[in-house]
Amino acid sequence: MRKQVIAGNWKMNGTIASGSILIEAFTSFLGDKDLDCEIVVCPPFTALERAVSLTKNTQVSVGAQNMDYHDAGAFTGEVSPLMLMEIGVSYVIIGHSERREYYGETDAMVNEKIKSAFFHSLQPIVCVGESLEQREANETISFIHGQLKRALQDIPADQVEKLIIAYEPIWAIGTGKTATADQAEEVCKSIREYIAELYTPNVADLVRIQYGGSVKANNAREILSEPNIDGALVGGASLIVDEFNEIIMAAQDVSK
Ligand SMILES: O=C[C@H](O)COP(=O)(O)O
Repeated sequence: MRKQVIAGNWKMNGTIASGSILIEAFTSFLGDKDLDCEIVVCPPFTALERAVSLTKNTQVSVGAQNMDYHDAGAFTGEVSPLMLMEIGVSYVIIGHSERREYYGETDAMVNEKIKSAFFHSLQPIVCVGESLEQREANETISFIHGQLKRALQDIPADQVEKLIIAYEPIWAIGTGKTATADQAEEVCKSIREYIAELYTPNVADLVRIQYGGSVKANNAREILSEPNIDGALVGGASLIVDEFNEIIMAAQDVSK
């Protein structure tokens, strides 16, 4: 059975001090509960090192929101996988729609970043998702399959089976408009079927697919109960202790 993974993407929010308070609240809520799901927090770069130290010996792991794919060099403003490894980061979000929209990240760059993440033993969370125009033009599935095909080029099956793919419809991010559980399941199922086509049914069965886009405490359980949804990439609600705790408990309940 695939393990649910709940990741909180804090985006460009908070300070080291406010982030520390959040992490202390999550970790003390989780205490020594015997969790069947994975929990990841993805603070801004400046708070990563503190997050790693605060989550040591807890059930929470730390992820970065982005990285460059080079190890080092003249890439002003970028952070390399080696730098993330050095401070104990273990996950990295790749190809978030905000990176694609505001910073021109392409599927080719996403592909390089996935390769680099695996090379450095970072767990990639790869985001895909359609715009409202694409949904309205009935292009959702073909667009997402195209994103995946280009992102996974030359990536071997033994890596793809370890991937976490986050399906995030752009129209549902930060808008309060959530895809219905049926809409989210339809796309996540089609992603799994497409992975089976590109690789094998066994690889498709292992890959974990999250839904992201206005996931909250009050809709998490329904979304996470869908058979092809293995977790959530949570933005706004991951900054609110009670909301994030409830989403974690929803994942825990559906894992039983
Ligand atoms: O990475 C997280 C997603 O962009 C979802 O953000 P949201 O939960 O604020 O809609």
